[in-house]
Amino acid sequence: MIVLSGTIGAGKTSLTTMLAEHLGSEALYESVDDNPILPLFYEDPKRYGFLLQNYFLNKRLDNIKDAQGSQLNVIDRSIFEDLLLFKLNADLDRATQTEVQIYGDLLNNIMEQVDFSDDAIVKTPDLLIYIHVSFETMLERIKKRGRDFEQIANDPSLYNYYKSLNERYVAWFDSYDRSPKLSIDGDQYDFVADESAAKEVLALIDHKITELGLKGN
Ligand SMILES: Nc1ncnc2c1ncn2[C@@H]1O[C@H](COP(=O)(O)OP(=O)(O)OP(=O)(O)O)[C@@H](O)[C@H]1O
Repeated sequence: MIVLSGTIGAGKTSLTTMLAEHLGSEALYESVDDNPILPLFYEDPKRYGFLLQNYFLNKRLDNIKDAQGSQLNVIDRSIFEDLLLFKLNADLDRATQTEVQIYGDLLNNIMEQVDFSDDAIVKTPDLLIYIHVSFETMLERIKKRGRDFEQIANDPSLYNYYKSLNERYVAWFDSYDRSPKLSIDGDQYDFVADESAAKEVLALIDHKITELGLKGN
C-alpha cells in the first residue's frame, strides 16, 4: 500500500489517480465533496474540529482496510498527518489540548495494533510519498481549485493557518519514520498541467518501487 501525503492543494488526489492508473492498481480516496463535517468545521472550527478528526480517523481506517489487497494500491492521504493538522488547530485555539490528547491516545492505541503481517487489519504503508509545495504554490492551487470554504477571501484567518501548516509539514516529513518514504518537489514538477513532468514523477516513483521490491497481485 502506497500512501500520499502533503499539504492542502499539494496534488495528492491527482497523483493518486495517475499513479494507480500507471501501476494498474486500485486508488482509494477520501471524498471531500461528500464530507458532511468539513464545511461545518471551516464555519466553526472550535465546535467541529474534534468531530472532524474522528470522522477522518474512521475514513482513513476504512481506506487502509480496503487497500490491503496489493502493495501497489494507492491511498490519497496518510493517517499520520491528521494529528499534525489537529495540533495546529489547537495551537491556534481552534481546539483544546484535552481534545488533542484524547484523539492522540486513541490514535496511538489503534496504531499499536499495527502489524507488518499481510493479514493485519491496520497495516503500515509500504511507501509514503510526500508532495512538497511552497507556500506560494499552495495558495495558488487552493485559489484555482476554488472550494468555497477553503478561500482566504472568505475567511482571512485562513492565511495564517495555511502558512503554519505549510511550515509544519516540512518538519513532519523529516521526522516521519514509519515506512520507506519519497519526497516529490511539487513546485518543480507540475504533474497535473505538464505531461512531461508527470512522466518524470512516475519514473521517480517507479524507481523507488523497484528499489523496495514492491509487487502488485
Ligand atoms: N485532519 C484534518 N484536520 C482538519 N482539516 C483536514 C484534515 N484533513 C483534511 N482536512 C481538510 O480537508 C480538505 C481536504 O484535504 P486534503 O488535503 O485531504 O485534500 P486536498 O486539499 O484535496 O489535497 P490535494 O489537492 O493534495 O488532493 C482540506 O480543506 C483540508 O484542510
